Amino acid sequence: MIEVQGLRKSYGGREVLRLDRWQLPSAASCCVTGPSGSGKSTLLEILCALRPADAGTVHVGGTAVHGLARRASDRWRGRTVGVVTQSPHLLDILSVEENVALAAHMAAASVDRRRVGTLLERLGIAHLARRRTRGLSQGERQRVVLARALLCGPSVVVADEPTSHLDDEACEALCTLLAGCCAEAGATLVVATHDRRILPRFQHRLQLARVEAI
Ligand SMILES: Nc1ncnc2c1ncn2[C@@H]1O[C@H](COP(=O)(O)OP(=O)(O)OP(=O)(O)O)[C@@H](O)[C@H]1O
Repeated sequence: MIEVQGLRKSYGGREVLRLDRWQLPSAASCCVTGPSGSGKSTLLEILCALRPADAGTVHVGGTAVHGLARRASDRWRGRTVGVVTQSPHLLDILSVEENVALAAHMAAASVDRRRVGTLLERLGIAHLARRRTRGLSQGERQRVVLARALLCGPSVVVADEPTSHLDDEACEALCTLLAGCCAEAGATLVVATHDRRILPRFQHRLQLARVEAI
């Protein structure tokens, strides 16, 4: 269950996110939509404790995320949340499979190499496993980040525009894997997107508006 109340976020005195009340049941899937600048990425970053809110409470799976100190939030995120950021952050001196395995190191868990291979296979990038990530296309990088997010079986997956650089076939494969992995693990899925191709795949939708339009 995700539960948000009285959430407010400003940058430089300008309020960019206002969400009075939002609930999402455990194991549900939800897309977050809205015009550019309506605070979708900001909300996702707050949900996974990458960014603090100015006011309000955020509970994710029973954890009061708004109250976590820095180190505790890193530990909580590593164990609980699979994060797919808008611009894929990869360590380009490492190979694809090493980048995926980083998730296990972050969660202080051992690396399940078979699962790494299976995820790469299901995302159509198994042939890239030993290649360094430098030089991969945006779409390939996005799929590496997704494999990394799913490796440790998170109970919540948060993805920001995960299909923005993908063609229809890769988009379909990624969505099927994302939905399949979340369903298998009973994980809650929250995806910020402008991509109309994927909207019908979600059970719930949170529509944000620019704060000045509220
Ligand atoms: N670190 C920051 N410092 C200052 N302003 C920021 C910062 N991050 C975001 N903003 C501003 O906050 C507003 C909301 O940004 P956010 O990225 O959350 O919107 P979004 O709905 O995800 O947009 P998009 O659909 O374009 O990705 C925007 O006006 C943006 O310029």
